[in-house]
Amino acid sequence: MRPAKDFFAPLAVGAPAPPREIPARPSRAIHFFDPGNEKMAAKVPAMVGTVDVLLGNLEDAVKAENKEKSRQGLVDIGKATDFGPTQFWTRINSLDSPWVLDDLTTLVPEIGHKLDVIMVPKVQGAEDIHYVDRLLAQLEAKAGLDRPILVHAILETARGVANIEEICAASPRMQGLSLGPADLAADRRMKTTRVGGGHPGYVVRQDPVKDDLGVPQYDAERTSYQQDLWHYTIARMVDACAMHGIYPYYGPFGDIKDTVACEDQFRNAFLLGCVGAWSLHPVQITIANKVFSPSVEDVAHARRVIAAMGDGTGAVMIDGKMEDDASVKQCQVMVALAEELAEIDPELKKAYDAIEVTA
Ligand SMILES: CCC(=O)SCCNC(=O)CCNC(=O)[C@H](O)C(C)(C)COP(=O)(O)OP(=O)(O)OC[C@H]1O[C@@H](n2cnc3c(N)ncnc32)[C@H](O)[C@@H]1OP(=O)(O)O
Ligand SMILES: O=CC(=O)O
Ligand SMILES: [Mg+2]
Repeated sequence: MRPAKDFFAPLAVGAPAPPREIPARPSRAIHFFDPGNEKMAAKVPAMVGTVDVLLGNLEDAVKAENKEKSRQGLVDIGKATDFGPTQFWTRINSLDSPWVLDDLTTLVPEIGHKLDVIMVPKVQGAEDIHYVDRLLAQLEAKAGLDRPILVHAILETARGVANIEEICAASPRMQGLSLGPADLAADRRMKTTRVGGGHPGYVVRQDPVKDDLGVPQYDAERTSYQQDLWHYTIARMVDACAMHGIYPYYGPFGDIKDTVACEDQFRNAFLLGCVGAWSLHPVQITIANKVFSPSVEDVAHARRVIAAMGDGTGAVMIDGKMEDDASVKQCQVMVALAEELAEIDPELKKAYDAIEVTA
């Protein structure tokens, strides 16, 4: 563990200073594309400005024989594209793979000045982040970069979940964490074969009704409620990220056609504190942009509470509900997010600006 006095020191002579704070940049959808897939790659320039993050994926979902093609495709896209307001990320191959060293030693000199964040899969503990941190510093120094590339870890092993705190605290470059439900399910030996989302077998069931004599009727109709398999991990991730001033994300939702359940999963993550989710197909960008933007009703209510609370202390009644110092802070979170998003999304700005704050 580095002592506090060295924590923000560059890890290589000539490397840019690591950030003291991770800026809250909108990242409702992290849109995955395979830079080696011509059809997908061709769509990327037109997606700039329509999605908060474009991520060139080099890891899982890219065939082993295409790894080099995808890496080169990413370099070409990085060089040719003006990303404007859209962030440009990549997911490198896992640290135990034969490809990751070439990923890093190619991408940083070639397009390091364009890359905002490098997503590292299958992170097990602080040692993985320390390795990437030092190597990035050396490569940034060699390439003469003046801005540090941030690091995002995917939480997709049982060990990674157990070490979540030390992963978040491992480097000032840490930007955030994503839940990787597919690899995590495999690593934990969970018995779901789905990529994220719920499972019809994971339910709680209403107690049996009793007859007039108080005997439970086990065979009578009962309601059951499907539960969220990912609640525990997302909640852990949200707490760890909030504690360390970095950002939590829900990961992939593999049932592309089930846009309704995808919206539900994303909304659960939003309500619990996540700032975004992955999009695997263009249709999921629309869902994430909608879900991870506060609704006009929520923003209107939040502004009303803030206005009524004056200096933010004390208690007031609004529509029969008590509001006080704590609930005004919840409202400030909502309004701050709305303001960030309004800066990059003209439609949202129009909708939020049209809100009239009533007493
Ligand atoms: C599970 C753990 C993980 O690691 S998840 C992250 C790794 N997986 C990924 O990155 C998957 C990314 N997505 C994909 O590969 C494709 O979207 C999959 C799911 C295979 C579906 O592709 P496909 O059958 O072509 O869909 P489609 O016919 O509906 O496509 C219509 C047009 O849109 C394109 N498209 C598709 N996906 C993307 C994308 N992610 N980004 C940009 N464009 C995309 C397709 O190429 C197709 O284009 P066209 O209309 O034929 O020109
Ligand atoms: O990489 C993502 C996952 O779910 O695995
Ligand atoms: Mg994975």
